[in-house]
Amino acid sequence: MDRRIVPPSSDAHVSLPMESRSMSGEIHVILGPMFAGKTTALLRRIQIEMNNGRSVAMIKSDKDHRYGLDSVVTHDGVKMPCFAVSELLSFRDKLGAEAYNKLDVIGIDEAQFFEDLYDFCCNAADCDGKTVVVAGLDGDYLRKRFGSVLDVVPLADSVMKLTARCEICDNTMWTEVVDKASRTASTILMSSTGVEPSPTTVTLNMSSAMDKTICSDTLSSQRHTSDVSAYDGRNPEDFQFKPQVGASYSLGLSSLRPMSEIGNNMTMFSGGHSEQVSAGLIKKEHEPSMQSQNQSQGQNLVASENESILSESVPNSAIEGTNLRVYLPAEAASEDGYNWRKYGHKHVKGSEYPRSYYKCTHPTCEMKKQMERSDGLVTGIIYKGHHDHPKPQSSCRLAAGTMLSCHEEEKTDKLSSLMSVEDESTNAPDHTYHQIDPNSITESP
Ligand SMILES: Nc1ncnc2c1ncn2[C@@H]1O[C@H](COP(=O)(O)OP(=O)(O)O)[C@@H](O)[C@H]1O
Ligand SMILES: Cc1cn([C@H]2C[C@H](O)[C@@H](COP(=O)(O)O)O2)c(=O)[nH]c1=O
Repeated sequence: MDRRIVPPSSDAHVSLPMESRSMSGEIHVILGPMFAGKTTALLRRIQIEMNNGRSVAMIKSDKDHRYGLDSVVTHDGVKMPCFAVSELLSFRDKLGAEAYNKLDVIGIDEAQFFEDLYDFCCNAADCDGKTVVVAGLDGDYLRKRFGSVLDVVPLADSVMKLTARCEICDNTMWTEVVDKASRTASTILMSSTGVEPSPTTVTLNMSSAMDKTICSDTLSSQRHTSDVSAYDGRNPEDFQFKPQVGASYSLGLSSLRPMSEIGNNMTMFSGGHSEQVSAGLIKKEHEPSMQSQNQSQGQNLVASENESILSESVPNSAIEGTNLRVYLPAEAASEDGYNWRKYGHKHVKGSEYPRSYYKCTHPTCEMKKQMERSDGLVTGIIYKGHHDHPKPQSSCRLAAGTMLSCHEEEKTDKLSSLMSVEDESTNAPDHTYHQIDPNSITESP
């Protein structure tokens, strides 16, 4: 869509006059309070774009470390590797101009923290022809506008507003926390079992309220001030949200009722059963025969609460014949926190890249990993099964040989790449993507 609206802003220099605009991309905005499902929607959108053969990169603000900096992670543990940056305008340099130029789609999470969001979106969409999908808070815990996401609404081709619901009184709620100073506002309450508090949440010691997502009215009728450890809402650095990524939150998350039930139909990224296949940046090698069903949504400003701009995932058949390449930051390609022993490699039928096979070195663990490489870059990572043990504490790998063998082959570049969907089995929902043919595996020494 051609955005002719140029919001009055001191940053208007990046809104080029129409005649200067060489390309026209798209901007889609997903906004709402915490826990509304924004990141879930973003990841799903990115997956759809990937399925449609588009080259995708994911960025998030490095101000939000709750789940580490290498991935965008939803509150229920779905994740996708990303580039964490402090300024969006640094992304092009970080990625490299050549790779940037090949990008079709850029996803931005925690967008509220980027002061240059408006400039970046204008440049990326209007000048560079990218589709930009922005997810972030529109307001703070006091329901006041927060950060920069609202700035890009005038630019947007679509805006999806998500909300969350109080489980007790069923009211729609915004992200609310106890205000340290006034102790008047309320909270999103985290489970004592599954998830630790975020910077904007508080933990209540009230048994009646445990494991519930509740609104201010409900809370104020139940809580005692002394029960609340509060967050002042000003410094994201204070956030201590450490979920068990991929864990099953039977209690804590059951209290979450995002009003837009977008679902976790993310065959490539869903957590839980097995590790995630993760993607930071995807490049298509051939133009897919089928264009994105989600492009050109028109000026769908403010979708209704339960309406999603995201359509269902494109069936695998839609991408047959394409050769998707998924790139991700090098550290995300090789550093997944576990120790691996390489036990074989082979050339896989239908794939131009050799594939290496790794097994978790933990004595009882059956988790396996497959990696494809091309010219030193990782072009695919596929996990099979799940770890039956916690992540090793130390990032120092005990299995030195494992890392050596990985690194011998993994020339870590700015970009590593992740996944080829040429092999249609890579889209299997349970991550048992590839059948290993033991006969064709060459055991490594
Ligand atoms: N205490 C909680 N309250 C609400 N949702 C929660 C809570 N804990 C976990 N969740 C999960 O978080 C998901 C939304 O996560 P996410 O997409 O990251 O939201 P957002 O990006 O809007 O903060 C919900 O679908 C729910 O499963
Ligand atoms: C409401 C509110 C939030 N924040 C911070 C806290 C987190 O880092 C993000 C929100 O992340 P989510 O993915 O939407 O859960 O924003 C803040 O700094 N101040 C606030 O008032």
